[in-house]
Amino acid sequence: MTAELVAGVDSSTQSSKVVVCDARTGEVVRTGRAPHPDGTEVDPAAWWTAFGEATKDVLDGVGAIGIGGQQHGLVTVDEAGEVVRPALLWNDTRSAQAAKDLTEELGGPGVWAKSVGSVPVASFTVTKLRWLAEHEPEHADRVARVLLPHDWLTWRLLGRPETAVTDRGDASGTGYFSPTENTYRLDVLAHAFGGRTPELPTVLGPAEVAGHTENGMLVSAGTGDNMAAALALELAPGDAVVSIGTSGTVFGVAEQGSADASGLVAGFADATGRFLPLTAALNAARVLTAGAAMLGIDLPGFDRLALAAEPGAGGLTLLPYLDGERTPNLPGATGSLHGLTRANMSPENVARASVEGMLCGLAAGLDAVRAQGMAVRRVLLIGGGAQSAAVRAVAPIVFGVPVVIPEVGEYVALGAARQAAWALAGTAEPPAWAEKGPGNRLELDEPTGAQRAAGHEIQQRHLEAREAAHGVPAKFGED
Ligand SMILES: Nc1ncnc2c1ncn2[C@@H]1O[C@H](COP(=O)(O)OP(=O)(O)O)[C@@H](O)[C@H]1O
Ligand SMILES: O=C(CO)[C@@H](O)[C@H](O)COP(=O)(O)O
Repeated sequence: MTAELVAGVDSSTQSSKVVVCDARTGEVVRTGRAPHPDGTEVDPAAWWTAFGEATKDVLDGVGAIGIGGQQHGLVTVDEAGEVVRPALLWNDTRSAQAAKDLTEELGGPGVWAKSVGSVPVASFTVTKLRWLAEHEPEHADRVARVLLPHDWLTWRLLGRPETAVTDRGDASGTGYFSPTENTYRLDVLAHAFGGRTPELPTVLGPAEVAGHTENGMLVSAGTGDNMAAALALELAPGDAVVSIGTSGTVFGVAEQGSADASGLVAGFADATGRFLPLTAALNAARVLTAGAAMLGIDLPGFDRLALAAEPGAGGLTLLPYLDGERTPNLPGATGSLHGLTRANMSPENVARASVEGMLCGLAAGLDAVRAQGMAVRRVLLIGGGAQSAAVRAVAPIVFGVPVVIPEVGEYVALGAARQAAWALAGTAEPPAWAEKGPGNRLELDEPTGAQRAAGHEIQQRHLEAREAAHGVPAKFGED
């Protein structure tokens, strides 16, 4: 008997990736990928083209498909179903002032955290709508429907039906959806968008069917990329995921929604009916690619340089805010290198400081989710950056807990495929894929006592440099 096949798509910042799996076991049988254009403002048509390219030779015999996508992006659609303007992505910081204004106007950070789980920063869709209303009112007036990237792709795949759909996970990144109440906050939407109330996608349950494509393929609800990765990884209590892709995210699954008034942790929903407390940094894998480009070498060469330096990079500290930063909320920040001397100014130390600086930002994310009551007993390291030998060497030292690398795979696409298999099966629980998913793990060497002490010192130096340069208090808990 031929296996029933399902497909999952990760429409992420830099590319579209697709995996085709055996619906019963999760075994990956085919893959595809295609790049996205660079930039923080992108015409959604480019994602549709990339989706077509990535899936063109792999969908034969596939019975169901699910789409995971980069969170937060603002896709605006007019009455005729056409995109009003290019989408503003999660890493576009032009709405930073709108985020500040909205936070104040609607009662401050505590009220926001309670009502929608998160304090809005420039990434959140709601702040992009405010920006549009203020800066492009003629575009704002044409908006009949607002979608997230994964919603828009799902809608296109279904032939642009009257009603579009989303899921709780992705909806929770808009800033106008309450993950604990499971309802849109239309009052917040209208306030942000100058009284306009465009149509929003219907929020489907975790295993609900969104519809069928022209040729009969079932389409599941889809979700945000971090929620999809969590679904693929079957997280247990004490598991924290650190994803080093375009963004650097830290998250775990929780039974209760979080409401962090400091704004460090976003209280998202997950793709199973639970919650996904998460911190997100704008600077992650691309700190390494930028470092390699600056030193004129490739990524393996960059790793070799970083590994040739001592832990602590001879006293160099890199604050990696190359694209501004979201956590901590420093949208206008730039990167900086601290502690340079004639003795330590070497390519090896600069490479090492880049890796350490990027990972220190993520270690601060681990502390922030801990402060929200999430146990962190080990870290599952995923994303393109997890393939870096230098990251693998430094992460256990800086994180101070055991680090495991699940079998190298596209976890967002895998989670979206698992959701599709779940919708296809119509069962109460998702299919048990653990053996083919994260079962095959590479456990990195646990840090020795001396390494832990070195890691602590590196982190302390990072926090002090951050305080000196950007005024973010170095003492944890006062961010
Ligand atoms: N060995 C490596 N070392 C460092 N960075 C890497 C390595 N392999 C891939 N990357 C980087 O990972 C990023 C892509 O990761 P991915 O998780 O696919 O991101 P996204 O899902 O945001 O598009 C790219 O910036 C790429 O350069
Ligand atoms: O904004 C967030 C999470 O809140 C990002 O994690 C985006 O969802 C983009 O993800 P990648 O393309 O880096 O995977």
